[in-house]
Amino acid sequence: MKTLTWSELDDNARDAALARPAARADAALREGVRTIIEDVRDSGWDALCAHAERIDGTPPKRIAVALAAEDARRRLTTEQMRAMQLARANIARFHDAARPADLSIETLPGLTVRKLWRPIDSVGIYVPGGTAPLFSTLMMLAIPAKAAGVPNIAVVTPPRPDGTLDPAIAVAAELAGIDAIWSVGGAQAIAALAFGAGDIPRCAKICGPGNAWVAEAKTQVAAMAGGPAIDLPAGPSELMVIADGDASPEIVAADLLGQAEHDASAQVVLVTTDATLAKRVAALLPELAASLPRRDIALASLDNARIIIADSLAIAADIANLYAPEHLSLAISDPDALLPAIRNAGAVFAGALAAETFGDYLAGSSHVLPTDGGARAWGGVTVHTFLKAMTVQSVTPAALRKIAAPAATLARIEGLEAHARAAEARLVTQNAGATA
Ligand SMILES: NC(=O)c1ccc[n+]([C@@H]2O[C@H](COP(=O)([O-])OP(=O)(O)OC[C@H]3O[C@@H](n4cnc5c(N)ncnc54)[C@H](O)[C@@H]3O)[C@@H](O)[C@H]2O)c1
Ligand SMILES: N[C@H](CO)Cc1c[nH]c[nH+]1
Ligand SMILES: [Zn+2]
Repeated sequence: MKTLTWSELDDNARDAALARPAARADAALREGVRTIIEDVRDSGWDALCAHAERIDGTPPKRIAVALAAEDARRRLTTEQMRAMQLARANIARFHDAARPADLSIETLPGLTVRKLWRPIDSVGIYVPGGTAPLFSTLMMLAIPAKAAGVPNIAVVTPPRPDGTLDPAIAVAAELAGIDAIWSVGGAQAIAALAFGAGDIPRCAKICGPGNAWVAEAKTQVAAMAGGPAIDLPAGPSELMVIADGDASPEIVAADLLGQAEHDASAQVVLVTTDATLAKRVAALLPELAASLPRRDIALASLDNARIIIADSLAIAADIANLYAPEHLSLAISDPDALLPAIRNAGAVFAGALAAETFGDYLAGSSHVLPTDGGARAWGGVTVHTFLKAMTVQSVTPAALRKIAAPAATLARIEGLEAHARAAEARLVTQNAGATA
């Protein structure tokens, strides 16, 4: 793990300090994903089964949630069930409240423009499950999709070796109102949702995070002719912590390891104004990682980690805006004072008590967030992700008399005579009606 002093770095060294792990954009991975997608697009179910068996050892299967959840509920403890219900309630509360209202205004008397929100007809949801069954991600996507009123939701997740559904995923699906789940993962699952394969329906939009294979597949299908929309670039997890001298090194290290344990390609970065804290966290990270069940993943991810010493919190905020992390923790004594300077981050955790883990599971906002610098232009998943705005105009005769001539003038400036005549034709009809 590198410790760097920001003021000593030139521009190239700063770019290198904030670079994402190279493995995420590997050329062989891109080519492998392209082959899978083209095969599934061109040959459908047979190609899907071939790739699923080659990569994950089993063909896709449709699993009915009601049946799986009945058995799964018996496998979960009361405490586990209660925690999942609390998460469901908080996520639903946040997304129900975030549903946007329709808008109707008169831009001129009698010229009414409305903005009406409509759910997307069909959405594919990817639930990661390669190294851990992320039932929480199912909740973070299906609950806002339901809040938006999406009528057709297809859920995919990687298969388990025995062909059953992970109990927590089954219960999360039931709590979120999902009927069925396809056990298929990786780029092949994204291709199936993008173009349809067998009974897996083609979806207008694909949402959800995943490893580099999944993230790359979403980018590729979205760029293809006839391909779906996607939510956002949501690849391997990232956390930047900005810490001052008051921060607890143990808590900072714990938060960093929380994201490092997701994936060898995950990236965690500490930016601190305190060189002593930097040293302490650098020593703690490998020490605390050693006792984790997923230590191999966490230690591999720590190879991508950085500790950056900044001269001030204002400079730390500039570094965060340059990096645009998926998650940004403000482990500082006055987080609200720094918040106005933060422009680029998927989700911010303000103050020592606001654990990133709370956001992952039960604070209420979705944990599906932009990675790889996507936070410069994207926010995380919200109810808006599953809605689109449709505008409607209506015009009274009085408004028509005010706008037809200027509209025709504007059309003629662009040399579009047919547009001009379409505006004026209404005046003629209206005048004829008035004199008849
Ligand atoms: N950004 C976010 O909002 C967010 C949220 C949750 C999780 N995540 C990330 O999701 C990821 C989950 O990763 P995961 O691996 O556990 O599950 P995953 O479901 O994303 O990926 C597993 C699938 O990848 C495919 N795959 C793996 N290696 C392959 C290879 N060599 N060739 C072809 N296909 C291959 C397989 O089909 C496998 O089923 C992590 O990186 C985690 O950090 C991100
Ligand atoms: N931190 C992940 C997003 O990067 C989400 C997650 C799911 N489970 C635990 N964490
Ligand atoms: Zn997490």
